[in-house]
Amino acid sequence: MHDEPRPLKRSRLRGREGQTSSSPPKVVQDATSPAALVVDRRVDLSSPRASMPRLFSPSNWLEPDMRQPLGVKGKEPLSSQVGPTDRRASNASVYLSKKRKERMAEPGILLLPKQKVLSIHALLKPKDEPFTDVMPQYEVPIAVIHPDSSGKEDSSGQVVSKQGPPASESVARENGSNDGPAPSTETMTPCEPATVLKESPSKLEIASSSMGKVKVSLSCDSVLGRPDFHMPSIDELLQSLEEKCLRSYKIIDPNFSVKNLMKDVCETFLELATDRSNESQPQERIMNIRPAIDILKKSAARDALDIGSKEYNNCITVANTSNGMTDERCFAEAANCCAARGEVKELRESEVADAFSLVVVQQNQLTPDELRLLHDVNDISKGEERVEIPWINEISNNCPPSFHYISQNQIFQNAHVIISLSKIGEKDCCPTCFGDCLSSSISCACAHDTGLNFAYNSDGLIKEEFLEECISISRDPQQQNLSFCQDCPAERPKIDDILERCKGHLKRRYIKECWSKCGCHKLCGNRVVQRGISCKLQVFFTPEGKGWGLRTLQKLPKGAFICEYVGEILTNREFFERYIQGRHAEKLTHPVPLDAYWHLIDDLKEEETLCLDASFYGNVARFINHRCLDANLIEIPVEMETPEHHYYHLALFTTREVDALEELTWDYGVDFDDHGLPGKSFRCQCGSTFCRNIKRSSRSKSLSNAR
Ligand SMILES: C[S@@+](CC[C@H](N)C(=O)[O-])C[C@H]1O[C@@H](n2cnc3c(N)ncnc32)[C@H](O)[C@@H]1O
Repeated sequence: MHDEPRPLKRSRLRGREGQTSSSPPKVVQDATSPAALVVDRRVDLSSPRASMPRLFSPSNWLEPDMRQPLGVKGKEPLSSQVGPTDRRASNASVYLSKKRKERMAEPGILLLPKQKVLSIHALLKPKDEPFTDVMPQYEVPIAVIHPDSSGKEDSSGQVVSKQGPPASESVARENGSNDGPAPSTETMTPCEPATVLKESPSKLEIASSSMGKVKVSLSCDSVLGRPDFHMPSIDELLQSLEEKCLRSYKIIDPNFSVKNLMKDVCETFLELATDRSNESQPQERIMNIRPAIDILKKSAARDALDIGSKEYNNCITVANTSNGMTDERCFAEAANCCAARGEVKELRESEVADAFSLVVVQQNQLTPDELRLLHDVNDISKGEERVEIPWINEISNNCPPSFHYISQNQIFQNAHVIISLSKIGEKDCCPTCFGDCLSSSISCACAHDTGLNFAYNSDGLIKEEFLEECISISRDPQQQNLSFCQDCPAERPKIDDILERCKGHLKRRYIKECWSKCGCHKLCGNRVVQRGISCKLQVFFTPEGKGWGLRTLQKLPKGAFICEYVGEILTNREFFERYIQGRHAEKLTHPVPLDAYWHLIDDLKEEETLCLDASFYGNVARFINHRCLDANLIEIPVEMETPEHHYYHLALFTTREVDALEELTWDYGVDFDDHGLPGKSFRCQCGSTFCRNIKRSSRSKSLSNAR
C-alpha cells in the first residue's frame, strides 16, 4: 500500500477546476460515472501508524531457510479469492469517513451530524425493495463515501450517481415527499468492477445499499505502485494486520480480528447512517460485533479509523457456549464466516442467540484475573521465560485455553516439599567447586548420582550413554524396569473403591544438578534445567485433531533440554479430589506422578506422594502432546534443591535430532486399556507405528511389520 501519486489526484480533481471548495456538491444521475458518490473522506493508509514496522511475527523466529513453510493456508492470490459479488461491490467506490468533527468543519463535505444525515441521505433502514427483471442480482450500493470533497463530480462540480437513486431522492421517497424526482429503479445498472481501482491507488471504501447492507472494501492499485509489487493473500494480509494491531496498537486481546474491525466499521456506519441505536425492537437490533476485548478502551487502530460510536468502548461481546464456558470466539467465528464468504452479513441478536446462545456482557464484568489469562500471541509465557514463546493457529480461530503461566512448580496446598539448605548434606553439593564443574578433572559430589560422571556434556546436551539408558528404561516395559509398591500411594485415595494392585513405577535414572550450596558459577555446565528454556519454541494448533501442540522453530540436536514439566505440586489425594469434583472436566492436561521413589520407602506419607498438575497453573509443557513409544522427547527426573527423591523436577530432553517445525511429543505412558483413571480418555492420534491405542489386531500387525 502506498500513497496516492499526485498526478492521479490532480486528474481526479480536474473536473473541479475553477470551483471554490465551498460550493456544495449536488447529486445528479450520470450514466457514465462509476458509482453513486455522495460523501468523501479517506483514511490515510500511508500514515505513520499504518506503516509501523512489524516488530515481530511468528515467522521471524525461523531460521532464514525455514521461513517459507509456516504459511499453511490462504496461498491463493487475493484476486482469485474475490468472488464476483466482491468485485462488484468494490466497484461501488465508497470511502470511509474519518472524523465526523473534521468532516463537519470541512467545506464541500456532505456528511453532517446525524440528524442532518438522516434528512439528506438514503442510508436509513433496510427495507424491502421490489426486484424486477432489470434489477441486478446483487444489491446496488446507493451511497458511497468518497476520499475527498472533490468526490466524483461531473464537470459542473456535481456529485454523480450511477447505480442507485441519489441519496436525497431516496430520503425524499422514504419520507413520503414528492419534492424531488421519483427514484427510478429501472435505470439501475450493475456496478462494473475495477474502474475505481484504476483511478485510486489505495483507498478504504464503504458502500451502503438500499437493502441496508454495508460493505467495507480496500482498493490498492498495483499499476501505480512500486515495481516490486506482489499480491499478498488475504490471509497473509489479515494475519499481518492483526499482528501489527496486537503489537503496535497494544491491543492485547489475541482474539482481535481485522475482519471484525471491518465489520465494526460497517455496523457503525449503518448505525450512524440510520440511527439504529434508537430502534425500539431489541430483538431486531443489529448487534455490534466488536473486537472481543478493547482493554485499552481506545485503541490506536480504532483511532485511525475513528469509528466514533459512543458506546463502542463500553461493550464487548462474549459468547456463552452451551457447555457454559465463556467464549468470545464463537461470535468472531460467526462474523468471520460471513467475511470469508465475502459478505458483510449482519448478525441479528436472534440469529446469533439461536446459533451460539450468546449473551452480551459489559466489559467491566471481566475480572482482573480473566484479563490476565488472555494469551499474548508473541509470548504465551508473558515474560516468565528467558525466551519468548509465541503461539499460532493456522487452522481455526481458537486461541489457547486459559491457564496461569508459571515457570516454576508451585505447591498447591498440602504437598510436603521442604527446601532447606540444612537438608543438603556434603554428599549432595560441591561447596568447594569453582567456575564450571564439568571442566574440572575430578568429578565433584554432584556427579555421584550419575555414576561419577556428569549427565551433561560441555555443549549442555545429555550424554549419549546416559540418554540411551533413560530411553531404554522408558520404552521397555519389562519387569526389570518396574518396581511395585506394597501399599501403592496411587491407590490410597480411592478409599471407596476396590484397591487395585500397584501397577508399577519406572525405575528411572536421575540427573543431579549443582545448586545454591555449590561453589560453582550459575553458568556451570551442570546447571542446565535450572537455567530454563533456551530454544525457540512455538505453541501451535495441530492439524490432526490433537488440539494445541508444541513445536520447535529450530533444528535441535539429540539430548537437548527443551523445558521442564511445570505445574502445581499436589498430593495424590488432592489431585484425586480435584478430579472427582469435576474440576478437570474441560481440561486436557494430565497429572504427572512424581513416583520414581515410591517403591523405595515403605511408609511413604500421604503428603509425600506427589504429582504435578498443569491444568490451571503450568508452563509450555502443558501443550506437549503424547506419542506412543517413539516420541522425540523423554522426561528425566532432575534433582536440585531437595536431595530426597519424593520431590523432583521433571525435565524433557530430545531423544533424537529434531527438525525445525517438527512437533515435540513425549510418551505419557498412557495405558489406553485402562479407562478408570483420570486423564486417559482420548483417542490417540499420534500416528506412531507403535500406537497403543489402535486395535490389537492391527497393532500386532504393525508391530510385526516394524520388526
Ligand atoms: C497435555 S495436553 C496436550 C495439549 C492439548 N493438545 C491441548 O490442546 O491443550 C493432553 C491432551 O491433548 C490431547 N492429546 C495429546 N496427545 C494426543 C494424541 N496423541 N492424540 C489425540 N489427542 C492427544 C488429549 O486431549 C489430551 O488429553
